[in-house]
Amino acid sequence: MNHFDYQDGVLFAEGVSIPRIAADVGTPFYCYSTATIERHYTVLAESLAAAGLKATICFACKANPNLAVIRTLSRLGAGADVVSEGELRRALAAGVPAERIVFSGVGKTRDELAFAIESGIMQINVESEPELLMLSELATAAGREIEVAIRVNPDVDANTHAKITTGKKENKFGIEWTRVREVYAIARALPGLVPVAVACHIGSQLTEIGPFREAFLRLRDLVQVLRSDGTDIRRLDLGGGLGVPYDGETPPSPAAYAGAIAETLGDLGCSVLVEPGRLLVGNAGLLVSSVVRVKTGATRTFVVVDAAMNDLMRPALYDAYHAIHPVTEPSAEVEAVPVDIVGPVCETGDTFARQRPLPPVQAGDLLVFATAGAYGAAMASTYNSRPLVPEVMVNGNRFAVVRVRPSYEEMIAFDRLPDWQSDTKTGQ
Ligand SMILES: Cc1ncc(COP(=O)(O)O)c(C=O)c1O
Ligand SMILES: N[C@@H](CCCC[NH3+])C(=O)O
Repeated sequence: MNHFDYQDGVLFAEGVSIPRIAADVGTPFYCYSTATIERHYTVLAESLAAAGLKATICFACKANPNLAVIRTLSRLGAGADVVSEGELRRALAAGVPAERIVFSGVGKTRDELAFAIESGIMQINVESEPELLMLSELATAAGREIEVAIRVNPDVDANTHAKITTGKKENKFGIEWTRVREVYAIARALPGLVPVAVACHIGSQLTEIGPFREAFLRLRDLVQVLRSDGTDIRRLDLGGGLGVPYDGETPPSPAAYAGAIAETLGDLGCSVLVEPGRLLVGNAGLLVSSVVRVKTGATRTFVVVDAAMNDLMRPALYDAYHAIHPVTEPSAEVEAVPVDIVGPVCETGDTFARQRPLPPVQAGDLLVFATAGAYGAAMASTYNSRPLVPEVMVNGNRFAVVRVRPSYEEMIAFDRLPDWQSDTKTGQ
């Protein structure tokens, strides 16, 4: 578990024990390791450089938008890939320079595009013709020339979960392959836009190099055609998607990934931009939870914990696997028995694991959900009126709360009880 390891029988995050943090902030909480995030960034940056690539790593903030996480990466030189005005504002607030920010997404609104232009970000990845026209209009009104990439849909199967595959022609993302030349021609002709890049992202949690290679080879041909059409392509945005092991998967290493980029695209004279999310933060985070009680059902034993599907949605949404470990190291003699590990939310889907072998536990014991640093807190909700859980960052032998748990008063503070006689509106 990287910088999460047992020391004298107790689980530590770097130099801080998990029970120490739990005593301070209560459970459930997310815990991130600074050293793991830094190591993943450095390994990827060094792999890209060793492959001879001039590359910028733009962290996909959607994976973990915590300001302290974004700042840790931006201090190492990372840029940011954002998909909403909220993420753009977070990246700027965390200190990412605007010239290292790229804006992706199929549904950017007029206001979001205007804010991106005003912020002076590096590149906007356009995903449709209407968006191109809107961006040109806004850029012209602002008296600006905007560097754009067209996100293309290469119709390549990423061989990942259907809900997170993005590069097939039936997916909503990108410009369909057969229309790409035409759309670049429109972009060239529009005022306020400078098409300088091609963008492509075929999906998330890829565990094979083949689909990346297939997409990169398609991009290679495309760049040559676009250049012959008169578009000066100087930058390639290759998206993110490199997977991490959750349950024994063996995704390509950063070196193999960088090698595939260099082999297929390295001689085109383009700078490269990658948008990893999960790779940088996935196994840099744990969700720590307490056992509320152990309940014996008709056919199985349920370990009911105080974390739920609203805190970590991946098992309910994608049937995703997260390893679950006790915070006290189990001794080799203790036999693990299959249990269902469930949360308190009123849905059967609020199940983290079915018939998972676990050493015997009792109320009050701490359990951790591994590999929860990406798309964990990021996707949390307050379903069942459960306040969002705190996030804690460890750095060496120190820890800090980097997101506080709201009080119940704060959680309900945005609701309103209207006085129907006065402060309401009419309308047809
Ligand atoms: C455009 C874009 N870039 C980057 C990412 C980050 O993906 P991952 O976390 O799999 O690296 C995503 C999410 O799949 C995305 O949609
Ligand atoms: N939320 C997904 C990843 C989505 C990637 C977004 N482009 C997951 O947890 O696996």
